[in-house]
Amino acid sequence: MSTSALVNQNKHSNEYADSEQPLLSVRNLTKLYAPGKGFTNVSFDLFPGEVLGIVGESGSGKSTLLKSLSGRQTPDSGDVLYIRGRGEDQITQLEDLYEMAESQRRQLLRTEWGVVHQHPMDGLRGRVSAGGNIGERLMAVGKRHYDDIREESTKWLTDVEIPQDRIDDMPTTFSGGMQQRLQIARNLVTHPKLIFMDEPTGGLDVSVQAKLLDLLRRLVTELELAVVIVTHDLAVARLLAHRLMVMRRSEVVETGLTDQVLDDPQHPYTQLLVSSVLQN
Ligand SMILES: Nc1ncnc2c1ncn2[C@@H]1O[C@H](COP(=O)(O)OP(=O)(O)OP(=O)(O)O)[C@@H](O)[C@H]1O
Repeated sequence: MSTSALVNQNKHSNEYADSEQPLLSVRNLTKLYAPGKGFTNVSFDLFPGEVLGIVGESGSGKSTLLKSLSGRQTPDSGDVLYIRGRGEDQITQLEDLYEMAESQRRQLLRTEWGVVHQHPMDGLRGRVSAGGNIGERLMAVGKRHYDDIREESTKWLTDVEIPQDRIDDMPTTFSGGMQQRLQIARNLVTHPKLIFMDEPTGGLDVSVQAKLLDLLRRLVTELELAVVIVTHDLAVARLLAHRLMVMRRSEVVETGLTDQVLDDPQHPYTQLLVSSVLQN
């Protein structure tokens, strides 16, 4: 069978490869806090609507990479190129993230990007109500009318299965699973083009995790989000990611379509990772 036929059989077949222009293009990116602490020489393209999973050894640099991709950790070298804007305002050329003004990077993080942290309170404002946490992002994209903001926030609470009568409650009074769903609503309300997630289901009970994964999968498809997700959980990667990048000791050791990487791992470390899950 030809390679393309094999790829087409895959349930995560890469329909995005036909997109002409990547949304994010990463070239030879490196950030080391010290030798072996960080990541080196990472390159990939991410297309609109595509989900890239980053898996691998603890301490291999996954979170640091996610921070550098999302403008929160200046790399030592290499480029992160991104297509800014949307609709008629879309910039047609990739721009270097770290050549933009700091204010432009912050603006991206408030509007067309989202960051979902493992610990939800890292991405929520503890002293602002649930509705306010969602409404704040709407105001960042220019919404001003109180009733509209309230209505949109209520709709999003329902979408992430938080009872509407909790809208004026502080997120600190929510369970972990509810806080995580609120963080997701806060991020998605502006219809971002690109979301960065760091272990979004980590630390939650298994049943809560499963519901959250269902929700994420539905939203990612409905909103055609491009996502970069760091996870140590191969089941999460299998469910959400079209493509995988496997990291070990600050380096990418393997990349490919998710099913191919997990069903037919090539690198000895990936083989170990997959077999250790099978044995558990
Ligand atoms: N701000 C920092 N200053 C110095 N070293 C750091 C800093 N942040 C992370 N490190 C180190 O860099 C290495 C990579 O950390 P990182 O958090 O990116 O790994 P990771 O793959 O996400 O790990 P885990 O899966 O355990 O979360 C680790 O050795 C970590 O201790």
